[in-house]
Amino acid sequence: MVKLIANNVSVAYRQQAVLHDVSLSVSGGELIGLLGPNGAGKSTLLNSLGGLQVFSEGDIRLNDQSLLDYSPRQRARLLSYLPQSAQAYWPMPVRELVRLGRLPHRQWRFRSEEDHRLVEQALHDTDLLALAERPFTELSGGEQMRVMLARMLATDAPLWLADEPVAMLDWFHQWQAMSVFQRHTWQGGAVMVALHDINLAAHFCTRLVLLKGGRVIADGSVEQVLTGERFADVYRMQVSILKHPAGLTVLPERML
Ligand SMILES: Nc1ncnc2c1ncn2[C@@H]1O[C@H](COP(=O)(O)OP(=O)(O)OP(=O)(O)O)[C@@H](O)[C@H]1O
Repeated sequence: MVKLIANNVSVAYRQQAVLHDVSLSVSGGELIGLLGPNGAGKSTLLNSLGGLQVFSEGDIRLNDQSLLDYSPRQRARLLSYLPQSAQAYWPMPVRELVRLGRLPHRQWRFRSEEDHRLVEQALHDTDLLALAERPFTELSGGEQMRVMLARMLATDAPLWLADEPVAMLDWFHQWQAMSVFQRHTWQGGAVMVALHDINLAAHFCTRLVLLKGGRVIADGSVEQVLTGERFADVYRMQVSILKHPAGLTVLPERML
């Protein structure tokens, strides 16, 4: 099973530290919600775990090998990263764009049965089959986000890192995306997803990591991480936490 381990990772932009000593692991079977207010360091952490961010200190290991020792193609077969506000500027048909997710696996220009199956599955899982021939540039913002998500799903990499992939999606498509992540983890994959929707995270995630000011201040189960004190401290919000058989729901009450 896939395993990513970050040990004491620190990142600075122009000598300004934005991630401090972050240590965490992501293992097959886990759907991890990465939470924290604007500027907490979620994108910086996901960029680092995805191998796209130079870190000043620390070490990240993917399946027991330093992330820095992988070639981009080898890494892309194990780890797929969906950045925040991923974009494309070409009027390429949706299906063609989703096919780009298969590039790390392609031998020359040959397209296998497996490539075809995974692209169609990704289009199905993001509700895009009816839009598959449309030019990407003519889609709405949420539809474009689903195409980017589908491209990530088509990679079939065991580890998915996604930065606010549902921020622009309607309720149905948010649930659909989270359900696909959940299914991936049930099949042995691992997902780490940055989210601002706390209740979506509480409903679907098996574990939450909460960042504040570039530090991990909580890492554990939904019940362990989502407490009234933490909301007051991290989000400056007074909340009520309703526990019920399906888990818990957080109701915002007032700003502090
Ligand atoms: N290229 C950059 N140069 C300088 N500072 C940066 C750069 N990118 C991000 N930062 C700073 O690093 C900190 C963490 O940013 P990051 O984008 O990781 O936060 P985030 O938790 O993803 O926020 P959001 O919820 O708004 O997406 C912020 O203070 C931000 O201003």
